[in-house]
Amino acid sequence: MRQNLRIALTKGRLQDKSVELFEAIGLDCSPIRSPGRRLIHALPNYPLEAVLAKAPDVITYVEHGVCDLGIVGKDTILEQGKSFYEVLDLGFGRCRFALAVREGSDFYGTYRTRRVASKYPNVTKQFFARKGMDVDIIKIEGSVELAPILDLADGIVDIVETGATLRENGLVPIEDVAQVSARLIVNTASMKLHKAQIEDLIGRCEAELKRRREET
Ligand SMILES: Nc1ncnc2c1ncn2[C@@H]1O[C@H](COP(=O)(O)OP(=O)(O)OP(=O)(O)O)[C@@H](O)[C@H]1O
Ligand SMILES: O=P(O)(O)OC[C@H]1O[C@H](OP(=O)(O)OP(=O)(O)O)[C@H](O)[C@@H]1O
Repeated sequence: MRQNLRIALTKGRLQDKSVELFEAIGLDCSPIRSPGRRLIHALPNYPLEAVLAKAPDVITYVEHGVCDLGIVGKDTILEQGKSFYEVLDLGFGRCRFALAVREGSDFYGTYRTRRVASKYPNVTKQFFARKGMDVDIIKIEGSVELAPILDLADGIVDIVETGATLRENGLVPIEDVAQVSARLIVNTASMKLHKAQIEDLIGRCEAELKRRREET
């Protein structure tokens, strides 16, 4: 059995905020901060190994138990489903899923089956299923805003943070789909096997999040 806990961190937008949180709770993250291509780092002052992975893979590693914990966006959790514990809303990486259309277009004003493009087909499917509405979903890998501009789709379901990408591409959000922020997730078996260690980490994070809430 592994002695050290292992956590999968989402590379990219969530990485710096995750490291800031860990530093705030007293973990030395200098190995993660040092430039280089290493994907796995042991922390010098806490029994934790950090693995840097793409968001959907964070969930895969935690579900398979090769990582005990993970930090991943709620967007990825909603898309992939979950068979792990979601223990904390970490309060950063805040954005939302929205349905957006070309400015001036009337998404709901037609009886024809609408086409919706998204990098998140399951989130999109569930959103329209809740409305009892049948839509054709087209999976797009990125720059989803292109789909309505190119007339491939009537609308998109995508992440909106500042709204700049929608605005600069002549699109408008017409409905919120779900709120998104980074979450701490835990493998179900690890939670039992490494209860004390995991509770220590969660407790430290909770205290820091409380401190941040009180500060604002
Ligand atoms: N403006 C935003 N756009 C996309 N994701 C955001 C945004 N703000 C916060 N996030 C969060 O950051 C996570 C990681 O996003 P990031 O763009 O770094 O990786 P990605 O979506 O896998 O993109 P890429 O494939 O370009 O690496 C998302 O899953 C989401 O939870
Ligand atoms: O509301 P905003 O602040 O403009 O942010 C939202 C944009 O950021 C994300 O794209 P990303 O940069 O991850 O590129 P991608 O479209 O290739 O996924 C998201 O898919 C939107 O396009």
